[in-house]
Amino acid sequence: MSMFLPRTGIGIDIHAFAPDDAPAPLWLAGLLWEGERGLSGHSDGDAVAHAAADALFSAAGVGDLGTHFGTDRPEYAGASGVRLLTEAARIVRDAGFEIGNIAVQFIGNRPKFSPRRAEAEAVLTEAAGAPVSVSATTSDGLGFPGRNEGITAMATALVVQRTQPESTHPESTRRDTLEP
Ligand SMILES: Nc1ccn([C@@H]2O[C@H](COP(=O)(O)O)[C@@H](O)[C@H]2O)c(=O)n1
Ligand SMILES: C[C@@]1(CO)OP(=O)(O)OP(=O)(O)OC[C@H]1O
Repeated sequence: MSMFLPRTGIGIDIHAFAPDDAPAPLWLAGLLWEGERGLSGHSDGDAVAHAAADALFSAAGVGDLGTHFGTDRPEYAGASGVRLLTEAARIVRDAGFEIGNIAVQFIGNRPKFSPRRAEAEAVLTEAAGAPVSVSATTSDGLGFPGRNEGITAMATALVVQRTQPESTHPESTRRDTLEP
């Protein structure tokens, strides 16, 4: 039995658009979207990057966004999504995993994403050190994304354990019992 089977993870993040009396720049998928209404959050509100980071943590089984970058940590106030994804990838690698890929889709009317897909994927791929693909869809006018109140981002990630933990190495256990 292989001890190196890939592990999948899931991450979902939802952010509301900032209210009119507290406007913010829009940071999404690692890019600044000039002229677009920003998202609210303790950090820069980049739901695409956050979902990607959460999917990595989920795949590695090392907690979630709140575990590592909780809102009780003042150093992450205003932090960029690219920084959080970069740190998440480092944490997951330090825990003994290689990252296969991350796929993210966001649901929202704005921003119109496809013209900047390649740019966003390049920024997030560099941050994660592994391929990140991003897609977008509307909700056909339904629900809070349809009312332009906020967006949802959903991500999956695939990781593979780099090394077997010493204590569960099957060969070392077998050698003790089978050798003459
Ligand atoms: N914010 C968005 C949403 C969608 N797209 C692109 O439009 C295509 C059609 O979306 P529907 O929700 O009408 O199916 C979608 O596949 C995306 O390519 C986008 O660029 N930005
Ligand atoms: C990223 C963090 C921390 O700054 O804050 P937010 O920008 O509010 O983002 P969210 O995805 O709601 O929660 C995770 C938080 O840990």
